Amino acid sequence: MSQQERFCFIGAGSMAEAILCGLLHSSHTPAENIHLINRQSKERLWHLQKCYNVVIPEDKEQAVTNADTVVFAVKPKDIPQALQLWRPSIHKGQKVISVAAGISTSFFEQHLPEIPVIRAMPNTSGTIGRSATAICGGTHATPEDLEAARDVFSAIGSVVQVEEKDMDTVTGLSGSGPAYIYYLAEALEQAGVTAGLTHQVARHLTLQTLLGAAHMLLETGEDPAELRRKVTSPGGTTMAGINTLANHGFHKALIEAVHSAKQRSEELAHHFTDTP
Ligand SMILES: NC(=O)C1=CN([C@@H]2O[C@H](COP(=O)(O)OP(=O)(O)OC[C@H]3O[C@@H](n4cnc5c(N)ncnc54)[C@H](O)[C@@H]3O)[C@@H](O)[C@H]2O)C=CC1
Ligand SMILES: O=C(O)[C@@H]1CCC=N1
Repeated sequence: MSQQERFCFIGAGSMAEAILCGLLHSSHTPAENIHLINRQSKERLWHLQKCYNVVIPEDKEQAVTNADTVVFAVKPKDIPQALQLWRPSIHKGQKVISVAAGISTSFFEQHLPEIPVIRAMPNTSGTIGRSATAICGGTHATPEDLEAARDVFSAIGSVVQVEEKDMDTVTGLSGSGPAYIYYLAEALEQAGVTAGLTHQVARHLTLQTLLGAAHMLLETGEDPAELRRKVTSPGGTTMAGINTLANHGFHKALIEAVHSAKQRSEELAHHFTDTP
């Protein structure tokens, strides 16, 4: 059904843009089958329409009703209100995908009885087709529904299916993960500039180093620890750098960062277990 599948996105922010971009660029879905609804910013909708030729419906209720798949892409705190607003337009035969951090499929099911719900956690690298997305299905999601969702997210990168109990961990690791890497890039770049490199050279070296290391991991299939060992000559420069990182608790800090983000995802879930 993928060529004909009609989508209605509720929430037209950065995640919605990343997904619709992937759907269009991979030719998964034609622009006329992508409808966008946003709460406030008309400028944002016009911008997306201009960039991607997608549909900004006059009749929003109709757009939700006519969609095969309704994608909830609003902030977790806005999910209860969005559900309250749009649930009268959602009916049996449709499918719901949510990308909201922390919000369980059962929360959706409380308000959308019998509707198949798929919870997904992509990341912003989906904008360029490089998301690492995890999906899981709610009670009413069939293997076909999951396959269709896999298809959607394959358009913006790689997809793994996990159990819902693992979704908060996924959120802390790969949902938030790009920000950790950008933080690392900021620091490397700053180190180069502080030591006298031009900004341009520092950025180039930083990016190529990240890219090269990611490809080494991917293409050699070797463990990160083994690849690190190969860079680290005894008594050499890397060892001096790694020792400094170790002394500052770099490894532990990253593990704790993932745990904190996971914990925050769990907190968001507890916040929104009331009836909207
Ligand atoms: N930004 C990221 O890296 C990732 C975000 N997510 C999840 O994606 C969801 C969206 O995040 P972003 O796109 O970053 O947020 P965003 O703030 O860029 O976009 C959310 C949009 O939803 C609209 N909105 C709010 N309430 C609405 C309603 N009742 N009806 C229609 N539109 C409404 C807002 O006007 C806003 O444009 C969040 O739940 C987040 O947890 C998931 C993975 C990664
Ligand atoms: O920061 C957030 O809450 C969202 C969810 C995962 C990435 N960004």
